[in-house]
Amino acid sequence: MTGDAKTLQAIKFDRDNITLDILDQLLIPYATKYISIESIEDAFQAIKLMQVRGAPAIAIVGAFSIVMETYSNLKKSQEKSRTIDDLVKSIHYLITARPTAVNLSNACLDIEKLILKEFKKEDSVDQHTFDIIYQYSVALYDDDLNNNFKIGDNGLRYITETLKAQNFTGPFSIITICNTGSLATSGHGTALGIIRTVFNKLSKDAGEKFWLDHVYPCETRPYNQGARLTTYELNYEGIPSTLICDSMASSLISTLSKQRKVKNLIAPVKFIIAGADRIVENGDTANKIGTFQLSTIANYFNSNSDKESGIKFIIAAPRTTIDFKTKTGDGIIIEERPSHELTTLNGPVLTNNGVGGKQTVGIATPGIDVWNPAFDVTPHELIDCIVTEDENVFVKNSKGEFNLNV
Ligand SMILES: CSC[C@@H](O)[C@@H](O)C(=O)COP(=O)(O)O
Repeated sequence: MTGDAKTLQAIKFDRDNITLDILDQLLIPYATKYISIESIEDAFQAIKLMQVRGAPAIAIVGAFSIVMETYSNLKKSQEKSRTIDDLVKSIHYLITARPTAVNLSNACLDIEKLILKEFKKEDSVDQHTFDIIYQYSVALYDDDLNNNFKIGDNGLRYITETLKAQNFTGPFSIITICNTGSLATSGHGTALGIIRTVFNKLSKDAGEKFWLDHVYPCETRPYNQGARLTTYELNYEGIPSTLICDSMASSLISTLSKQRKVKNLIAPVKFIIAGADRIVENGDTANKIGTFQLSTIANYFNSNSDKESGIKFIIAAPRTTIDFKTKTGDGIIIEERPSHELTTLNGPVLTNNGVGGKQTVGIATPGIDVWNPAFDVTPHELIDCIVTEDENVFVKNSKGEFNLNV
């Protein structure tokens, strides 16, 4: 069975019996239920409805769903077997489920390339097709998991070096947005993976002069991935945290920084760490709506405070999130979501007897015009550091440019 036993498992792929189950993330934190994915269409729906979400997790589920589709094809008679051309068309359809995260299209296009190297379009899907896709998908999962741990360690090193260079001592806090943990990846996570690693290795008794004391996850309106998923993961890991609305970040930073000036044991915000759905060649980064805003806040506090109270803005993502075909953030397609995600809230009714059935409540003027982009693009100018699985984290050169192509 594929998975990271120590953390929450969003994706369960049974490598021997060829079954795929995903945790229905729309039910968390109130219920833990897995749903079975048997085809590309099942994955398309689950991705579109956000039952699985997060750039790496979407790609892995997408790839495994192609395994499932070819597996079920093997059980069919030769006449009913699909052609490679049919399969390629379904793969292209799958990519459209969520257009901004590049990982899904990267994985799908890799699979297409691998099968078209071995087959002609009119050939039938067969055992060899299955083997190619199976091997690719299992490796995608395993690499993602290994890389997340490397991202955690590389982020830890950057944070430690930054704090040492600032002569910072004492407790510090981190703000994060969206969910970038085990639920959004194969396990451990990217931005939340760094937080997890830093919390475990830079604890109060780790021997350094500073330690991670507190995490502030942003609610992440309108879909509330921070409130529903990140808080759940932080609780699960026992990492001290306090939920904030997206609009509270500047006020929180300023309040903690003023308090710290009079009381040493206050943990000021030293880092804002976000994941990424697509990083383009110059370092511009598409991520959950609200990320750009956080980077401008970090920038404000950097330019308006002494060195010791500066805040670094970090993007954490595997290299599979880098899109070298797109030069700048202007080339990124931003997914727009339905208006009801902004004008209504959907969740279970909480009663004295526990958790009841789901209900939708209205929170805006009926029929109001709505703009609901799921992502925004943070300009590279506002990003201090991009952490990937590469040992050297990416920081800008003297001209203010990232060179991710090394
Ligand atoms: C490790 S996941 C990185 C990003 O995908 C994450 O921060 C994010 O924006 C996810 O958005 P979502 O719309 O929930 O799929």
